[in-house]
Amino acid sequence: MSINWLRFVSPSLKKPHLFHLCHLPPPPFSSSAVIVAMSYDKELAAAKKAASLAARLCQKVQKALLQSDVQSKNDKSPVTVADYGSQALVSFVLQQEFPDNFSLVAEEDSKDLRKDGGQEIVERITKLVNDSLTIDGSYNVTLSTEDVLKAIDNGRSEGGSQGRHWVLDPIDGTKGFLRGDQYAIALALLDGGKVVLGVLACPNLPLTSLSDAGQHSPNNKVGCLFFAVVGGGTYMQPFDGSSAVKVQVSAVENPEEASFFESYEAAHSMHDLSSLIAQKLGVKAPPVRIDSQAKYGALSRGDGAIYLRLPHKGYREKIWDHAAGCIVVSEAGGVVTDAAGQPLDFSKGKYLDLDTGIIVTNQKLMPLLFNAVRKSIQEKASSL
Ligand SMILES: Nc1ncnc2c1ncn2[C@@H]1O[C@H](COP(=O)(O)O)[C@@H](OP(=O)(O)O)[C@H]1O
Ligand SMILES: [Mg+2]
Ligand SMILES: [Mg+2]
Ligand SMILES: [Mg+2]
Repeated sequence: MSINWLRFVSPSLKKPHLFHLCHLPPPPFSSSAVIVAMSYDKELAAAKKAASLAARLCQKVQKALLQSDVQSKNDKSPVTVADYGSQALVSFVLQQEFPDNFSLVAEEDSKDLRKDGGQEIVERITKLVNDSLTIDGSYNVTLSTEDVLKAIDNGRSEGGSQGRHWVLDPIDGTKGFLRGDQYAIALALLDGGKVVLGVLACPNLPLTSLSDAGQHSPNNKVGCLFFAVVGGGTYMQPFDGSSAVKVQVSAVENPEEASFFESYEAAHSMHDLSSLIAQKLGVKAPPVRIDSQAKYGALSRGDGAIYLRLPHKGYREKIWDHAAGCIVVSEAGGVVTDAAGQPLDFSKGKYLDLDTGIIVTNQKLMPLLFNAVRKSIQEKASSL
């Protein structure tokens, strides 16, 4: 068991504090503190297992996608049997592994499934979940439709700054999933309001860089599992189970050589603002538009150097859209902030309170990027 983190519960601090072994506070602070060794090994193993099973479920559904599998939520975003199935599966696996201390903040709920006419779809989800749970012999269970609905609704926690909470986006990039493009199963763990662990399963992401010309060749395998624990770096493991490799963000210092990612969906980010920023930086390559937190995964291994997410006014970002991606990039040496340069705060419940948007890059490029973002925002505001 690797223990890299210590939790200090000190009378002089209002809340318990986490310290990495490399940054222990000096005495007398430590002498008056209760020290509890922290390890997230068990949580990481469970998260990888849950995300991998969910990824297999999603791959199966994407292959056989039927129009009737798509429902529309109140906000008009699509949700599929795979979103519900993935959430039920991850929720069930985590609850089995951590029965005494289980809290999950997740995107979906069972409200629409419980409406008249939902029974058939719930049965299909239940079959998918049972097939996936038993596929490799890890669980010898048969869930009922009610068990599945309850597992989905166990994701109703509000999160917050106290204790541990899992954060799940069962399919991030549902629109990409429906198009046959990129999507991700994104799972993170909050401890005391901070993201301490993240797993991103990206079933359609090529194992080689997105900047490689040969990425679309039929021999290029897809399916990447990224994982990171605070203080431990970021790793990428192919879905075929071969060894994980440590990844690092791009070391590019010259913005002219940087390529940047943004949402495929124009409605999810102000592409005109991103182009203004790119223009100011002198970025030459056109933006790479892909769906989901696969962008954070690709950036963590240096496929591109910048990710800009600048939603339209009034949109409130949810924690499950960024928690796993944020730790995957920061543990690979990158920086994730809002447009005011502040780190993302995952401790406030379901929503991130942000200034304007999210910017992601390496440490060298961040000052230049930040200035270009601020200037572009001001210019856009004064031209309105
Ligand atoms: N108008 C909007 N602005 C910004 N993000 C939006 C949005 N509408 C939906 N989203 C979020 O964008 C996510 C996808 O991100 P991306 O654009 O990077 O693929 C969606 O996740 P889901 O697909 O999990 O619903 C959804 O939460
Ligand atoms: Mg959604
Ligand atoms: Mg999402
Ligand atoms: Mg989703």
